Amino acid sequence: MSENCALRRANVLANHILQSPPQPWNNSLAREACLQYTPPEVNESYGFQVKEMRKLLDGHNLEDRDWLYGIIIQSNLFNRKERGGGKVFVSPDYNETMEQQREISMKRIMYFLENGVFKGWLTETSPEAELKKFALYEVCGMYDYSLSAKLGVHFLLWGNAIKFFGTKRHHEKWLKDTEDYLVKGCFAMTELGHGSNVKGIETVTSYDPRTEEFVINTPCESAQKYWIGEAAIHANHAIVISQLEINETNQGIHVFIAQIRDQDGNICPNIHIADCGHKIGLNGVDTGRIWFDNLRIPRENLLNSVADVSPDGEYVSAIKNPDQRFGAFLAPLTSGRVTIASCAIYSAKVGLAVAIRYSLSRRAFSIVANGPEVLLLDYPSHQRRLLPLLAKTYAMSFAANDIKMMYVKRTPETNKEIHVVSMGLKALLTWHNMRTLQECREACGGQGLKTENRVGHLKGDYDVQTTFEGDNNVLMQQVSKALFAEYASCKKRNKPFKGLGLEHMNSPRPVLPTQLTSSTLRCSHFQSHQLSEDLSKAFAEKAILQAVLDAEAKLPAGSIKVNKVTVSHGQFLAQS
Ligand SMILES: Cc1cc2nc3c(=O)[nH]c(=O)nc-3n(C[C@H](O)[C@H](O)[C@H](O)COP(=O)(O)OP(=O)(O)OC[C@H]3O[C@@H](n4cnc5c(N)ncnc54)[C@H](O)[C@@H]3O)c2cc1C
Repeated sequence: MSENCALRRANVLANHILQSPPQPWNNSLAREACLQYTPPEVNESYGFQVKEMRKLLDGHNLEDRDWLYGIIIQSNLFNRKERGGGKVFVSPDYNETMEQQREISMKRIMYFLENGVFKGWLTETSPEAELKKFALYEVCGMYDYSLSAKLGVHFLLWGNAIKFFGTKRHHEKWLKDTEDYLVKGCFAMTELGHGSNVKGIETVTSYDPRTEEFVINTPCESAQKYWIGEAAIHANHAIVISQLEINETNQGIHVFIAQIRDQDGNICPNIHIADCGHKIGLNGVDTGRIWFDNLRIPRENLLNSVADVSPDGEYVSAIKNPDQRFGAFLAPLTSGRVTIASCAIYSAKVGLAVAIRYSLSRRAFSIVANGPEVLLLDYPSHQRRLLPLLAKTYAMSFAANDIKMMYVKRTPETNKEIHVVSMGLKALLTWHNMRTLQECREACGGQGLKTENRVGHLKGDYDVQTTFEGDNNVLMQQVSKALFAEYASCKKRNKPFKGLGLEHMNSPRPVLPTQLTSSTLRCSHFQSHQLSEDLSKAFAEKAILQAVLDAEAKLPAGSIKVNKVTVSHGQFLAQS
């Protein structure tokens, strides 16, 4: 009996070693046909100018994007894999625990620091420097959104708060050290009891003129700072948004710097920190909760570009209206929203590249018995599921580039428009990304469930974009409010509409033709009037429409017909 058993095992092993071919079930499943398949990334070539297409879609800083990608693929920290043809691919290791993801994200940031990636991110303010920063965030976000979000907390929230709310003394003390990661910052605004309603936060800061210090307190459980990126482990300093009470008068929310950990990473006295725990995505970011118990900070730690407190405790502010002061305090969120919107579109591009590529290699069902099976993308239903999303992603990609340009060229006169456009686009582009990823996941069938195909993980990681830095529904209400206010103001003064994308409403609405032909639908005049049906939607979509028209004008004559889409060097490419 045992001899038989040993013989059987030996036969099985011998078969493995000799790789005896499986017996085909029938002719249509011949072994050769299977082995003919080569993954497209191994031998792909493009029948169009890749660089021109990238110039159009990425819009700016192509060399800088390639430079960062080159840095990424040189390091094992990015889980590099070599495939046939000498090509190197990178993607996060999706089997890591939350603790491992947090640590590897920080290590990747330190590796970037060694390679000079963050040079000038806070200390250079030219439009070129800001555009380069946007481009590098986008590359990081395509690799792993935790990496991009972690950098966003440190540079866009902590760093920009100091830059925009602080004055010379703060800039000199903190900006270079932040760029060099000698301080690691977080941004503590949200509380357990108040998220969207920032005005309602309950953390209270008072002033003690005897010691010239501010004293920060968490007066109740709902006032604990919650969802604070980097607070659970890595941050040693925090921007604390708090009510300021001077002589028992509440002066509204103000912005302070507090040290929360010492140089060895120990939590400072009078502070309690807890972990928010495992999330549905973005687990490379250590999100935490903070309580303050009579924490004393120097008077100089009030970021005082908008308001100040004198050594003897007198409150002074050039902005008398508390509502306007509140608006000024939320200014740094604008660059974060622009970055979120543009990263969302890169995520949609990755999802679509995966799903469309799959639909160009996967076959399902034959039309005639024993005939070849049909490619998924040859099914009209599959085309209708993916191609409108692809077209919309192109349009939104141009819109994201437009808002970046508006932001880097900002002036005091354009600030209001940028604020409103960035809120609208942040909401539209992040919603679009989530919708696109879900369709892409389903379009890949079972393969869409595999983490190595990325789409499912992108859904988990990017979902939070619809909530943080302004919940999308709340943002769209604010966009509508701004548009209605502008509308009412122009009507009251009997002036034509100017700005905020409302100019098209100065001419009469066209009469809808009974027959809507494709040329009518494509006419930009018709489109811009139709869009006024929904004021808030109209505004954001008009920005997109204009961006598409601008982009089309840059193209050579003839229309684009997309027939192949792929990702190369971390970039999204479409063959036209
Ligand atoms: C992973 C993650 C990281 C974060 N990082 C940070 C950080 O680093 N620093 C920081 O300060 N915060 C951070 N946040 C907090 C984030 O900014 C808030 O979650 C966000 O502002 C929404 O607040 P909320 O969660 O309290 O939702 P709520 O304000 O309670 O909203 C819940 C729902 O109610 C709806 N709603 C709210 N008000 C209205 C209204 N007036 N009318 C109609 N509907 C309404 C909203 O649309 C939403 O759907 C983070 C959050 C997450 C999840």
